[in-house]
Amino acid sequence: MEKRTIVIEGIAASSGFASGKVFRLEAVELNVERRNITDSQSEVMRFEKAVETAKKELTIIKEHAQRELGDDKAAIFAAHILVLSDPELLNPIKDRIISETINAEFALHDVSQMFITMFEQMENEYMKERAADIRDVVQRVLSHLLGVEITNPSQINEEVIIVAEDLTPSDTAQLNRNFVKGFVTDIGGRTSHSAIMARSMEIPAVVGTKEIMANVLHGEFLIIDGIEGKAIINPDQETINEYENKKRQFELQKVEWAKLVNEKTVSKDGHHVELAANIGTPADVRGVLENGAEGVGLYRTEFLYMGRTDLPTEDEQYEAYKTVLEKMEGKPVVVRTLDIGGDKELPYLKLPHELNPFLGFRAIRLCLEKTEIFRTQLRALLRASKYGNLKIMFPMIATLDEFREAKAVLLDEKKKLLAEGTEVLETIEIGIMVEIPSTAIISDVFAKEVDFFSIGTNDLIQYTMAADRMNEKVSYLYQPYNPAILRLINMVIKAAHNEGKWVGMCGEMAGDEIAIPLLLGLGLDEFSMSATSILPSRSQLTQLTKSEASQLAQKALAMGTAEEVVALVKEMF
Ligand SMILES: C=C(OP(=O)(O)O)C(=O)O
Ligand SMILES: [Mg+2]
Repeated sequence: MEKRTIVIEGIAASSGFASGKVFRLEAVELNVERRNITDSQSEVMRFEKAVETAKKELTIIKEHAQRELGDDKAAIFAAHILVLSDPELLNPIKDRIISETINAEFALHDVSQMFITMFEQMENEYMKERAADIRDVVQRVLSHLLGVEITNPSQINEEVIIVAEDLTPSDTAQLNRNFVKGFVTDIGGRTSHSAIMARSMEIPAVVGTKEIMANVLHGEFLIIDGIEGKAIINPDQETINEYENKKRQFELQKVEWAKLVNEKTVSKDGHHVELAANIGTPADVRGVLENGAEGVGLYRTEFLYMGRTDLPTEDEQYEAYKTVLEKMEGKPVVVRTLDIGGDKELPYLKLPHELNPFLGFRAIRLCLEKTEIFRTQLRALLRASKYGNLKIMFPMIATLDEFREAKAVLLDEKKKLLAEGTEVLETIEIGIMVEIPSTAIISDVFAKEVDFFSIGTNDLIQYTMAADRMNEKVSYLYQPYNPAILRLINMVIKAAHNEGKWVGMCGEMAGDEIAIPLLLGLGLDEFSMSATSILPSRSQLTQLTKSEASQLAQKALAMGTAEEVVALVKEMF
């Protein structure tokens, strides 16, 4: 009997197509029961031994990842080893074993669960991923305590597609890309570690399907569509042929894109725009360079402050900024000062709970009140400035006074450093994010005082449409092509150009295929996006003409709805 075809939808986490036999990677059940013990000292020793064994395994995985994936991807295992050396985690476990005379498994499970819950409850993707890291490490130690072997995906030695409920970062790092053609999971999002690793291994992946494990058997045939975010179980011959064809086209396309790595981004009628990348950590610079970005258009410095228990010191920050500037070798690097608040929390600042955090005490508002935090960051940036082409950008500027005040603090720190004899780059440009409508509306006034604008559409859209960017119920109002948004962007670009200033965009919209012709037409100077979008966007831009794009943009500005604009773009290009 012919097997039934099932199509499962999920999140496209790593692009490309693959097909092959399913390898179900089953999570082993690690049952933890509370037991009373008699000799707590030897129980603590048993725990310490399990931790040491786990560390040794992680060292081997780290070295494997270093060889296969590079230093930056291996860094997460160094972080895992550090978790297993962290007294904040280990001491409470040992204390519980001794004070309650309980078994190590239970103490480990209970204490780690507390940390995991704490991280998971944060309304923030990055911190949620830290919960996944702790879970991964704890599973490893638990398996040693319980004497249960966890499945080792590195032993796979035939061509397969992995299907799993979830893939831990260590699972992903052990995959041999000669055999593993792709993976599909029930859990995870585009920013989970396994998704990031899949992109750097360049194997297609679909995550967050919720139901793949319930629908597929070991050994069944499966197609992964890492572009549309689909998995097709038991496809018919026609579908198999169709996907073979798509795969060939995609490979050819990648070869074409790769030719553009060292090219400038110039439209068919000779108009040059700059393609830059958004980064969160110095490790991201490698992907920026490999994908041929002409600069960093947004360095989100928040990540330096997150996943720790206190503020980073001036020296720690200086090292991070210096690394990025040096690696970028004189290409522009726009560093955004701390944009904490909203969905990005810092528990150690112990800020009061707010009803509307996105409209609350965040970003520049917080920095202008807690000036020591702000001054420390600015000093670190100024000291690092001599190592490259630094530009400094303030987030969430709502009024001209905020900009003037922030700039005054920056100039004050610069003066102090110069007086101490510290070298500071003379030509640092100072700009702002345009992500609040009030600033877009009087951008003509701002343009006289700033050196550049970078339009943050993720927030500009949420504030213009009054629709929380984290709320699924109102996500239909995230409308980058709405003429209201296009008109604001148009105002900002015109205002800047009238004063001879440049305008970039670092929200998600900058790398969006439909938005790109409109933005080119409106005269955007710099597009900053995730590194993997650079080459496809460059390819698209080099096939457009500025003059046609301008006509398109003018028509779009006069339209009534986002749907009409999308239809117009699709019709013209
Ligand atoms: C780039 C932006 O900033 P973030 O996504 O970090 O808020 C934006 O708001 O568009
Ligand atoms: Mg923003």
